[in-house]
Amino acid sequence: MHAHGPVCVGIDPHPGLLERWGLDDDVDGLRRFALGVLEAVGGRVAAVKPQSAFFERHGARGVAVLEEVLAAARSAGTLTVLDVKRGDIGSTMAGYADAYLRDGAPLAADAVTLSPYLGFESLRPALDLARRTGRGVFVLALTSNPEGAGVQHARTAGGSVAGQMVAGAAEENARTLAEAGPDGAGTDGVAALGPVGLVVGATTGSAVHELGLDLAAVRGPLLAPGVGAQGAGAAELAEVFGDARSQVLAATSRGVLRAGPEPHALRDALDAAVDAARAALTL
Ligand SMILES: O=C(O)c1cc(=O)[nH]c(=O)n1[C@@H]1O[C@H](COP(=O)(O)O)[C@@H](O)[C@H]1O
Repeated sequence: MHAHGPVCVGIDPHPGLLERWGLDDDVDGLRRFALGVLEAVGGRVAAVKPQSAFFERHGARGVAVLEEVLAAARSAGTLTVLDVKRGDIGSTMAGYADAYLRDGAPLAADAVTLSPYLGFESLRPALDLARRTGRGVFVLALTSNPEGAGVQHARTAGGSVAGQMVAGAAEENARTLAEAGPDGAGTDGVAALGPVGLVVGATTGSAVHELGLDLAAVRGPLLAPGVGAQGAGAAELAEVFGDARSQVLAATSRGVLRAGPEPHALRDALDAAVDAARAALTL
């Protein structure tokens, strides 16, 4: 984020985007699209976020393309956030953790998205394995879709549901950063962030404020989808994140991908997204 700007480019090979790029909606089209995005932005973006759904819909060969994309990003030196939104009981969660967060796993990524609605603590196997292998997770807290509020704003005896995710992530990161000691303090004036990030949509308006969430206290990265195609821009990012703005990684998929397939056009769209995010997120 410090080196390349606070933007993550989603690799979401929607059928409509494949068509727009002049590609067929098949495994070959999927591969050319996903590797084309990487060729254009690899090495010059904070992270890419392949959306697993659009690979899985092509079956086993689509998942093989996802493996190839993750390996290509690694070769380009670009971090990957694999968007799989997994969540299950602990013993099954251990299987998901092994699939995405173990060194040498075919689908290993630098981070994954997790769904905490079986309880934050059900994510334990993924939290622990990510910490051991130097990887990260992004736990859904306030999602960008309008339906999310019905669950995430709900109040319980322990505070709002979103608030429980904020508290869980803050506790995990405090422990990890304390264990890291002075090495975990950060360098070059950039504060270190722990391995547990949260997903907080850029479209969530005043919810962070209304629910009394202290996002800065999380001391982890905040993935902010909703920028571009879902309508959020610089003003929304600034409103939602307030004093936690330096932790934000703004995520955009269609907003950049629609500019393709020419690599220079994708890069121009990325540069514009980075300029807007930097302006909105600089404290
Ligand atoms: O975890 C995510 O990335 C995510 C969380 C969320 O709250 N909202 C959200 O849109 N996303 C993902 O971010 C991407 C958004 O794509 P665009 O709307 O095209 O920028 C999709 O892959 C979504 O699945």
